Amino acid sequence: MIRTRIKICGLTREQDVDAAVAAGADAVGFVMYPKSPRYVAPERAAVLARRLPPFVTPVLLFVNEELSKIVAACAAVPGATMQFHGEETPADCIASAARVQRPFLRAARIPLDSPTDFDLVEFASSFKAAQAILLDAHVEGYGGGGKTFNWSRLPPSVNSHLVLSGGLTPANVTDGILQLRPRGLSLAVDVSSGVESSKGIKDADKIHQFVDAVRAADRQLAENNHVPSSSSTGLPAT
Ligand SMILES: O=C(O)c1ccccc1NCC(=O)[C@H](O)[C@H](O)COP(=O)(O)O
Repeated sequence: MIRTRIKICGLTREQDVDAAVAAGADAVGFVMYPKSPRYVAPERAAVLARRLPPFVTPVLLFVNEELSKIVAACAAVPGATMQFHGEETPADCIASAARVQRPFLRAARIPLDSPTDFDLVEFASSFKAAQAILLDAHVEGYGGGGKTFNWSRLPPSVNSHLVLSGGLTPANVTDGILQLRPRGLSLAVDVSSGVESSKGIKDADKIHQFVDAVRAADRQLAENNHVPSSSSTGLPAT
């Protein structure tokens, strides 16, 4: 059965890192953007990341950050994946990835009211070097807005691994996976507001409910005999 990967983002406390790991998260995000209420300094992210067991990935999230600070943050958190969430160009992302030798995710900030005005196919094509395109709603403050974009308005297929993000909750994530799974080479999900009691403060019960809802989608896809495309598994399609 395909297992949708899960990132819990915007963690600031030890107990929330522990809750995300206990619930089965595959990655946890630390916001390096100082204007965010979920901001943690690199040395704080390093302390939190040291709680992670093997095979749970720390993700460092940047917004238009200068290279020297990206380098310093990645040095503080070994093995972290980068996530670029501002106006970073393909060249900016590639230069950072080459300098720190880490993979990166690139956020596509999808307009809430007119998602078809956003050329996701072109965007994904220009960020081919990204490990995945993170589909987020275009909100004030760059991200973490708790708003969903219109999933049905996305193109039928995108030649990238995708991460669905933006306003996900335990109540809507199952539907989001079922709607978007066929569009990309693979699909993961990312959540921040939907598992919080307040910005930067996660709710362990909501995290567990969110993971349960993702697993419900995986079971439904398996029951529907959803066969992943060969490119998503690297194996010949059966
Ligand atoms: O989370 C933030 O505060 C944030 C601030 C600035 C840029 C990006 C930010 N978060 C990026 C993420 O990956 C969030 O998980 C994503 O935007 C979804 O957030 P939410 O809609 O609250 O689930």
